[in-house]
Amino acid sequence: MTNTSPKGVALITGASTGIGAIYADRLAKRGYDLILVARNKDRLDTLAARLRLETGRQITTLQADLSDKAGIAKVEAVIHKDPSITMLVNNAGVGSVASILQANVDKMEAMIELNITALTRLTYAAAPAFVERGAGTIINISSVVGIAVEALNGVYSASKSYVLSFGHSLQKDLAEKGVRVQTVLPGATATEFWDVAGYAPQKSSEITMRAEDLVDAALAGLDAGETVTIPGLHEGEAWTRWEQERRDLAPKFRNPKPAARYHVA
Ligand SMILES: NC(=O)C1=CN([C@@H]2O[C@H](COP(=O)(O)OP(=O)(O)OC[C@H]3O[C@@H](n4cnc5c(N)ncnc54)[C@H](OP(=O)(O)O)[C@@H]3O)[C@@H](O)[C@H]2O)C=CC1
Ligand SMILES: N[C@@H](C=O)C(=O)O
Repeated sequence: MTNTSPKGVALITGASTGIGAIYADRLAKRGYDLILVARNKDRLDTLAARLRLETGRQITTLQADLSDKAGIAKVEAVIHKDPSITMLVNNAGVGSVASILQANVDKMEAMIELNITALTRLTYAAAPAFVERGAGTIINISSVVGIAVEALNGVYSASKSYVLSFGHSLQKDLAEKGVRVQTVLPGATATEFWDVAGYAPQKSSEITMRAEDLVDAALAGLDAGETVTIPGLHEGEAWTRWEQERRDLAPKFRNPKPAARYHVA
């Protein structure tokens, strides 16, 4: 792909609908060329055609199943080959409302492959070039259930906790090398996510946010330099406090002897 944009290319996974499609719209309007990744080629092509017309940006589509090793490898190869990629949006993900006892373990494994493995491998594919250039942006879509883990399916929530923890770690390893890392924690958002997850009524409940508002807030958070953005959390200082307490706890774990409450001589 030839880069005609000074902003470079943003590669967005899960761009055929929902939050990823809104990222595509907003980033094209911000001047990025795009590579749109998902399984549904017709939807990707329809979105790409509209955005080309509206923004004049270069938009390519890439059909890939990211719950499958071959699909992940296909996207990794594109990232390795294209030095014009300056932003990676790891958005593709699926959820479930089924309890651990109801859920099919093969579906859980596929969810782990998509929500964790694909996100990790694509980050590994993109980071070295970003570091070498001293610039680049990685946006990883987690969820508020990565913290409020008792909600929804346990494997889904844990996969989103992984994304949050991985983001902290990427921040530590990459921020000083010029790479921006943002982890976004949406709450319930009005997308097809809920049809796939098994609870369609959540798309229109009173706590559910529009995908447009979610993405606009997330990008405002990115512009403001936030490393973790939680659009639905009105008391932003509650997050700052909680994060500080987590960091303050870290040195307290370092003891050669078990705590007195365990009565080990
Ligand atoms: N909606 C919500 O309430 C919340 C969503 N999130 C997170 O936001 C992210 C986006 O979800 P959202 O937009 O809501 O959901 P949607 O179901 O609307 O969109 C999911 C996107 O991921 C793609 N996708 C799904 N499976 C695969 C796959 N195996 N390989 C490649 N692409 C895939 C879909 O495209 P296709 O089917 O064409 O492959 C689609 O483009 C997810 O990570 C989700 O966990 C977090 C918190 C709340
Ligand atoms: N974040 C949503 C799902 O991931 C929710 O809050 O239900």
